Amino acid sequence: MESSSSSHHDRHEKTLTITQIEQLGVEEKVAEIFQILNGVSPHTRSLIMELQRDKHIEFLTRGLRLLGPSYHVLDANRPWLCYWILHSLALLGEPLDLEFENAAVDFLLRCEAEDGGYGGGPGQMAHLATTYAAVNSLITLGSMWALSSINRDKMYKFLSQMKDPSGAFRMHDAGEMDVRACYTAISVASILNILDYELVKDVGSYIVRCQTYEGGIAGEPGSEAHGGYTFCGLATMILINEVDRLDLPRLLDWVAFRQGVECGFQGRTNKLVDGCYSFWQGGVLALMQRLLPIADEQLKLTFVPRSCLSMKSSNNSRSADTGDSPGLYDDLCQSSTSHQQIEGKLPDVGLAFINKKPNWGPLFNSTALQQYILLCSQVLEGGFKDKPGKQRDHYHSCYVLSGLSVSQYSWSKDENAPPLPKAVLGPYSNLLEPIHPLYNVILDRYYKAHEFFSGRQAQD
Ligand SMILES: CC(C)=CCC/C(C)=C/CC/C(C)=C/COP(=O)(O)OP(=O)(O)O
Ligand SMILES: [Zn+2]
Repeated sequence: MESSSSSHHDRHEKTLTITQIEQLGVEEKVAEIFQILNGVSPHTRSLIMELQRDKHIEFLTRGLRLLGPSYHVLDANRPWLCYWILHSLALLGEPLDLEFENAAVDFLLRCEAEDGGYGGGPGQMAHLATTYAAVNSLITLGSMWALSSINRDKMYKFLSQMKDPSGAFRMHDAGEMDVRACYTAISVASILNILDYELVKDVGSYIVRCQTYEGGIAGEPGSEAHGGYTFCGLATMILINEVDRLDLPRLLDWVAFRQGVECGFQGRTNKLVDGCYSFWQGGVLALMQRLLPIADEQLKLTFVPRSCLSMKSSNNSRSADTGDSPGLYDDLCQSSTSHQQIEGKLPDVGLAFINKKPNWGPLFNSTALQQYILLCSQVLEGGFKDKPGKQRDHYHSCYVLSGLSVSQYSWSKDENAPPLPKAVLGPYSNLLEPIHPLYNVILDRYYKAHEFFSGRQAQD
């Protein structure tokens, strides 16, 4: 048994060595870090792999303070900074001072555009990315004031305006059309309970066109499969209850091979690993964990794409064909009956999905991913980075922590029961809060928002 002073010394020494590794070339760094790990006792290893919770909270809180009225860096991204910081703090289980909470709601209210949606700052044009960030921030804040500050009536109008006649969404008025826009629009509409068939119409067909020969999903038809867009595309297809239109075995094959020897994920074939893909790719695999029965069905059928099965139908959107051919995914949604669809009500997939417990363990090496996160992406002074040699930032802090949470809960059959100690790498105090993987908000904030918005019609 090591004395506490010697283990303290060990840890300090190893920390220094890890810091020196920063001077090496990128590819050697990860290998060097893991070599150190192999040479130390299990006790020291556990200490090295400790989540520097207080340091992270300090780094994030400082960021929140800087976001005040005099802030002018990344001026068109302020709701994003709010979300990255607030969500990171929530993942760490850190409550927010009332002063910050009020300032954040007040600020986001000022970012709301006159015709609905949220801009990058007060007075700026509404944009789907900052709308998603603002809505997720307000849900993360979770107070009655925060939730009721969202004008859902105007939001619905804004989302309708962003919808292109092809079915896909544009990021802003006359802006680019891509899978990210589809996800942010559908995620916001779903969590605010304003999703209807008008918004859903033909969006699935657009995303199906973005799945590439590799199996992952690209930002737009004809581009390269990428983890960020694969998360967006897959989550959207689940939320609109059309996920069986994707080739899921091929998608699973592609994403499973994106975890590298460094233990982290890469975003696309032949690129370097990066901490933020812990969520984009790790999140895809968390979603896939609940979709295996559908992937299995597709394999049994040697996969005939749904679009081919329903070729007889002039409109291959799900709203037109579900009535007579129930989708493979419909068992998730008890409310998905043709009767309710006639009344124009979409199944509550967000809730059904999280209530459906996976029967399998993780589809990736969740211990290895935690190792990459804690040793290669964590900055001991607070915050997370892409990879050794890079600087920490709030975007990476948010998505690395989200990926860490997904990994820690990847063995859990029931998110109400805490994970077993063996599922959490390092000391058990590393455990974060669980998230809802379709929206990337803390699970209990999702439930609160769901309760608040369920049964309400867009009114405000
Ligand atoms: C909800 C929302 C807005 C989601 C965004 C999803 C997301 C992260 C998309 C990735 C965009 C992209 C092509 C990055 C490639 O960057 P790169 O070429 O620098 O990185 P790489 O070498 O890792 O591919
Ligand atoms: Zn990154």
